[in-house]
Amino acid sequence: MNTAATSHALPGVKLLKLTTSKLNHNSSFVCFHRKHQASFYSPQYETNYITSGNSSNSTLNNLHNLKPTDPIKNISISGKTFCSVGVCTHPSVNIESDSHLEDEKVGVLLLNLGGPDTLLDVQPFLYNLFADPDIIRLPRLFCFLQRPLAQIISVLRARKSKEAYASIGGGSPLRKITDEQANALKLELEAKKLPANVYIAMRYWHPFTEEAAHQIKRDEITKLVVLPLYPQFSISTTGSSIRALQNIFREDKVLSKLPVAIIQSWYERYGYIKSMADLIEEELQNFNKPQEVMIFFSAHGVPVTYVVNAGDPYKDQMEECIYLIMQELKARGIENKHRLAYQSRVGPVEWLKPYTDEVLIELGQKGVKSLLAVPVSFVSEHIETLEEIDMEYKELALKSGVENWGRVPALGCTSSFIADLADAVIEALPSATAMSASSVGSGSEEFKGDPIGYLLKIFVGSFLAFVLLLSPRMLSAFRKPVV
Ligand SMILES: C=CC1=C(C)c2cc3[nH]c(cc4nc(cc5[nH]c(cc1n2)c(C)c5CCC(=O)O)C(CCC(=O)O)=C4C)c(C)c3C=C
Ligand SMILES: [Fe+2]
Repeated sequence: MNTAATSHALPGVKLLKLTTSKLNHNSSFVCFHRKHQASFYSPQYETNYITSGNSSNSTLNNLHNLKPTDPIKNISISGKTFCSVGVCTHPSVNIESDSHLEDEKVGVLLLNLGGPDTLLDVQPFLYNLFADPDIIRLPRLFCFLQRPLAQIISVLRARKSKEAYASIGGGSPLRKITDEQANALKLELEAKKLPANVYIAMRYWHPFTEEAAHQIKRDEITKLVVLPLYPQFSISTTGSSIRALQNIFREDKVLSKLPVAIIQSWYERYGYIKSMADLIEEELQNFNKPQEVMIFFSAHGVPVTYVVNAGDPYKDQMEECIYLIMQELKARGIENKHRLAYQSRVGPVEWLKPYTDEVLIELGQKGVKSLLAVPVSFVSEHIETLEEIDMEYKELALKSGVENWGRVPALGCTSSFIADLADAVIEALPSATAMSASSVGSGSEEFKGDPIGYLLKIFVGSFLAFVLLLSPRMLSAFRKPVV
């Protein structure tokens, strides 16, 4: 991480510039505080800042007294807990003393990707995924190709995907695990004196976002906190789900007025970082020589254009997340080497590098004998942990010369993690406001008023897509698993 000292107008507070990434989506500020440290994103300067570690409480109070017109906005400071939500909140929300909340009916909406429940669901699930303009980003002029392309790619990919899902029991475990997380979060919120209904909105399979929205309306929820089950923000995951949600809420008289707080990312919350470090520390003990094990973080990739052209903060957030986990391990005296690589690429375009499969081969050849794989972009077991990492990558690593292989389990319902998610919800609640009516529609909506033109475009699109996909390189890129 690039850490350079900068000066700042606030007396007594030394600010360190952390990154200079340009984040051009709405969630461009983050807050993070631990003991006497605070970090936050300044939308004006498009820069993340962190206070120096020895800031006193009074200097932190100075920070907190900033006016909205001051250059750094939305700072949340607390001497004892971490707070980090995309929609920043005020510190230490005391639920019991907040008399307004007694009249509220609070809902929490968990966003997740969803997965096929059975092998029969695989192709329609893949269709939903590839039909999402946040997954295959076509130029606006070509958005009429989205659905025909999705149809072709989903059919091409279905065979290999089915094999993978068959090898993990015939379907995705995501629904069951997300249900368990929702129940655990509900109990934890109750224990923290915030009774709430917890809903699940999957992006590409049941229960769909529409189903959750319908239920929220039926239950007459009066305040909603939206919590993605992705620690880091990506346009392709949290961004896509929020867009789908906004489209549904905007169309509905009641839901468009419902106060909503959206937590955009939470990768730097201490509760999450600590829970990840706990799992890694525990898993290291299964090796004969724990200190010689390389900690190998494997994150789901995204195409490079997302980061370079569309300003997706995913890569920066991922790197910062790994840095924070390693700092936490260091603080515990664990000084192992580590690497970060990106897995699960699909299609012929360039994805974030380095690629997991290539790094595994390289490490094996360089004589690394012990590896601990850490899935870091997702908090449930799913096809990419159970099949890709546990089967494909393990085999590749062992073939390449690695002798001892281990894998950290996904967080699932780990109690410290669920407790931290509950804190994130409680901290976000006061910032709930009605969802903006800004236009976030996808290309497919453009044809609502003209069914004949739409059908014509589908036909021409299918033809073009078919010709495009006849190229052998395209065909093999979507058919083959990446490794
Ligand atoms: C942070 C997590 C994820 C990112 C970023 C992401 C981007 C992304 N994914 C695809 C293509 C596929 N993803 C698939 C499944 C899948 N992906 C994630 C997570 C992220 N995806 C999850 C949790 C799952 C579901 C797993 C399950 O258990 O069901 C699939 C289907 C599986 C397969 O055939 O490999 C595809 C395809 C793209 C193109 C993309 C970014 C643009
Ligand atoms: Fe994916």
